[in-house]
Amino acid sequence: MEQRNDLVVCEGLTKIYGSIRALDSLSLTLERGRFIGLLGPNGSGKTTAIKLLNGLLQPTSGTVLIDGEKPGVHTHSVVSYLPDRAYLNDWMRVCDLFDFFADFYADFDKIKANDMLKTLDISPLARLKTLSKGTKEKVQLILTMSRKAQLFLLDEPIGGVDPAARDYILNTILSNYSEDATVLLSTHLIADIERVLDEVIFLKNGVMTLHESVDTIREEHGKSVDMLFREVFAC
Ligand SMILES: Nc1ncnc2c1ncn2[C@@H]1O[C@H](COP(=O)(O)OP(=O)(O)OP(=O)(O)O)[C@@H](O)[C@H]1O
Repeated sequence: MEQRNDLVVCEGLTKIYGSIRALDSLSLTLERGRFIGLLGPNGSGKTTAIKLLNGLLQPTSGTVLIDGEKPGVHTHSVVSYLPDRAYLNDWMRVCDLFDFFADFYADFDKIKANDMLKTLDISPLARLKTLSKGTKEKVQLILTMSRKAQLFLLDEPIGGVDPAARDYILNTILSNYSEDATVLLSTHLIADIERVLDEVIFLKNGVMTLHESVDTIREEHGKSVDMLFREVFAC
């Protein structure tokens, strides 16, 4: 069966908490094969948007379709999600986590996961609780990127990783998703990731203020994404 090119379609997607419009009428289409930065200041709605796409939150109004379906059993099998905080059992060893993921996700590639682990010099026998924060993040990212998913939702994947490892991590992300998959990644480290981005989305107070290709930003605005962000969101 031929795949549809629109992987994510949101229409008026809205999440309200009391008086806060965490996400306000987001209408958006994301195509396959794209690396997209979801950018915005603290509290602008990035995590909310990612959780709505993942089905972890129910929208107040509006709809989201992933691969043509509402978040549910099918979309969980095609979406690989990296949360913004540690969620794994600390007492588990890295190799146990790999077994756990292999049992849980049919598309988990244990050989690939072990290869990445080796390159990053992390012992498969280490218990998570003995690892540093940044190393734990690397393990979480390895787990997420070792699935053959169609959509990778990565919430701040490089926040706790040292600058020297960031390039390796980004290259790991880049080389581990297939041509027809899409990566949506939220981060504050724009200068570090902008070389790999195809598109960016700016969120401000829950509202999407920009959805543009990085090439267009460079051509039309004559500046980098990092410079444009600093200008648009200057305090
Ligand atoms: N469970 C909740 N209850 C009430 N308000 C919430 C809840 N979750 C998020 N919010 C509010 O929704 C808004 C968007 O939050 P969100 O976490 O999506 O922002 P963010 O862009 O990911 O921020 P950061 O960059 O700081 O991680 C904020 O004003 C936040 O306080």
